[in-house]
Amino acid sequence: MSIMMQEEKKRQRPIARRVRSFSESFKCLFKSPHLRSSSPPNVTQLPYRSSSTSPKRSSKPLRRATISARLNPKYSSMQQRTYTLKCHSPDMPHTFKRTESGSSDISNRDRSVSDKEEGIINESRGNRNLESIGLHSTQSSHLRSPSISSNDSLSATTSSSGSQWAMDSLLDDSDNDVIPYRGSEKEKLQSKDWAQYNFIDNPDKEALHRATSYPNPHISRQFHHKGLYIRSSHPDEKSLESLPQLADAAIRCIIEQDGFKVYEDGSHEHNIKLSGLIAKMEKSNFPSTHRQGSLSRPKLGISLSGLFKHHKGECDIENALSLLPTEEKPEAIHEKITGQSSADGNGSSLTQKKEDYLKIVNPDASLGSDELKLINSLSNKIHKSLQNFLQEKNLKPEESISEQAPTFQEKYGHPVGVVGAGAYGEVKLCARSRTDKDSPSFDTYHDKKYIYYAVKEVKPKQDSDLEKFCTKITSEFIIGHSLSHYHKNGKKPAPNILKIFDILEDSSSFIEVMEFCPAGDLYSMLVGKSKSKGGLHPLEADCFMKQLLYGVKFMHNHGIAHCDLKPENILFYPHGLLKICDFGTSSVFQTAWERRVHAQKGIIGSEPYVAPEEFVDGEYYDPRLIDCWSCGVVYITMILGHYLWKIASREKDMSYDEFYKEMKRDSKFKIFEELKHVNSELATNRKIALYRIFQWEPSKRISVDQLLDLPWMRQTICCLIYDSA
Ligand SMILES: Nc1ncnc2c1ncn2[C@@H]1O[C@H](COP(=O)(O)OP(=O)(O)OP(=O)(O)O)[C@@H](O)[C@H]1O
Repeated sequence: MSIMMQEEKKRQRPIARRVRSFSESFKCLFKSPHLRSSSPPNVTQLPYRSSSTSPKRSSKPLRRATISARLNPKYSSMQQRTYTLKCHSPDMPHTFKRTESGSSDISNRDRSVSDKEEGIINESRGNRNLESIGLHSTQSSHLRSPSISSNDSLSATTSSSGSQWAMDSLLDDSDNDVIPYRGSEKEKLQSKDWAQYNFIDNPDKEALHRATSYPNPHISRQFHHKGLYIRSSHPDEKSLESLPQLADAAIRCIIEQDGFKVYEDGSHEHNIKLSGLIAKMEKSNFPSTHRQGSLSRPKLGISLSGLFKHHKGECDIENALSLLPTEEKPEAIHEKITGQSSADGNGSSLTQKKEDYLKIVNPDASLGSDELKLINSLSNKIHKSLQNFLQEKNLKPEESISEQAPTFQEKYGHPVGVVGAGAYGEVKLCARSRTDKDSPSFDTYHDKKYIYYAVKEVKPKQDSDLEKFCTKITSEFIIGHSLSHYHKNGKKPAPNILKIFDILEDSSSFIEVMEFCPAGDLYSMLVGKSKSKGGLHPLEADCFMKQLLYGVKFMHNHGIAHCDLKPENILFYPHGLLKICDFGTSSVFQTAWERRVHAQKGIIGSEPYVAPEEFVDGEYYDPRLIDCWSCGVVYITMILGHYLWKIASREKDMSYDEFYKEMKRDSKFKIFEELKHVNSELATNRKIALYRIFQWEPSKRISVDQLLDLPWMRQTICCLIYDSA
């Protein structure tokens, strides 16, 4: 059957294709400086480098260079729409007329909040958080779905080691009656109970109906005329400043499930558990005489104490130096890239010369001239440092920044804990004291005292291929940085993309500084929910899905496909703001110099989320459509609390095979048919959307753009309002 599928797909895609890696997308960018020619880079005339040279990893996500190919004419050209955030925030203040403690039914929300009250509210909410938050352990990465790439053999990628299916193991361990996969004996017993996962137990059906009917007269009135929310200090929500504040309005809460609340006006509220580390930070009483601009090392207890001792070979974060170039004059940059002085020749202007060798045809692409300069500069420095690391010279990083430049401590503070672990190192939380200069806008999570940053260490291994490692960290940083600092044409960065601030080096590793998301990742959230059976409330999952799709749409509009969308790469703020992270496997399918979208081949991502076309040997596919499939799997995982299948391969997975057969036979899938929602209209619209996503033939699959335009997503009330919504 798979041969038939291959044949069928081959017939549909008669276009000759070629393979191109991320580094190859930018001629000479990743060559050692001495190899770099002085000729102008021309991205369209590159020799292709085989993707098989990508670094191998045993059980961890493998970062993979981008593979692209000639445009397949059936791929539509990208629609360049922009949107800005209008409303809601991670720190959005709400006051609550709470019901008596212990009362399980209805609570009211009073939305009359003045500016003066906002501080008080924030403070009181902080206190409430402190009361309610317990320290939850850091999820170790080995428990998660490892990313895979085309460099792994198919057999290797489809192995299901004990550690690989952590979510299921957790389900098995904690709930004997919850079934990880369809097709097993255990599952047969359970299949009749699928519907229970999303049973909407709401006593006030009429209120629920009113709240979720579309279009909702209440919600439109409040969002657009009265201004539902008061702005907070998160930079993404700046436009909230212009919104009028609400008049007194007591709004009844009609659904409450695990902290998620839906109000009778159709609006909702997420209350995602704050990281235990933040709670500890807030509780600790730090000495007030800590160094200017930095945080005194806190005494946080036994578990974190070892973190502050610097051992030999360990990352010396606080002495790390930024690899980012200081502001250079355009002439100097030009000279660096081209090897020619801008003043030489017949005196033609720099602009003219730039245009000679780089014709920008797609100004919205994330990777353009600025990124090209940055890539050149970074790859030079990383190459040099890597040679030092690998030859164990242990040389101190070159003082590449001016003496006046702030130190790591001044900019990002001190490490206070570990929030996660990646394949090449840990992700740490750094905190520094707030200063007057920081107000009023923040690019990362902050509380009243501190500003927090997530700091990811990336350390080369002894057997690391120098060039591949350089490509990996450069591409991860550049893609993340360009997406999160997309200010070209006066546009705002996307609210759903994690901000990447800086890349630094110390004597043994590279350090990426990111926005910190204090409510952890979706994976941890789902594991928590799984223990108490089932997934998220469908209205909560819908809101997250909408944010996820807008984040992915933003990436696609700027020439990048994520290629590893999974719950581990989706982070949250406590009030439900979603951020997509980890661009290490992202693919550049279109640069600023290209009009065409490049297809790619090979397996990228993490098995349960990988689209079926990726498993077809040698098959080229549109990377945007694999993102769409992954979003669908993420959504179903949010709803069910576990994977739909281990792998979308009929030969390897009974559950997927069953899905395929059911769809062929009945054009229906039992699980999708049985999924419940708060009303039949939403249930039907969602089902239609799911069928459009889960098309194994990519040519029949819906795009992310189209998905956002379906009634399901248009109807979904989201915490954020986008311009194009
Ligand atoms: N900015 C952040 N804020 C909060 N938590 C984070 C942040 N970045 C990462 N984490 C946590 O750390 C975990 C691992 O991070 P990351 O996804 O970057 O590693 P990875 O993908 O396993 O590593 P690699 O990039 O080497 O493949 C995440 O799943 C998340 O729980």
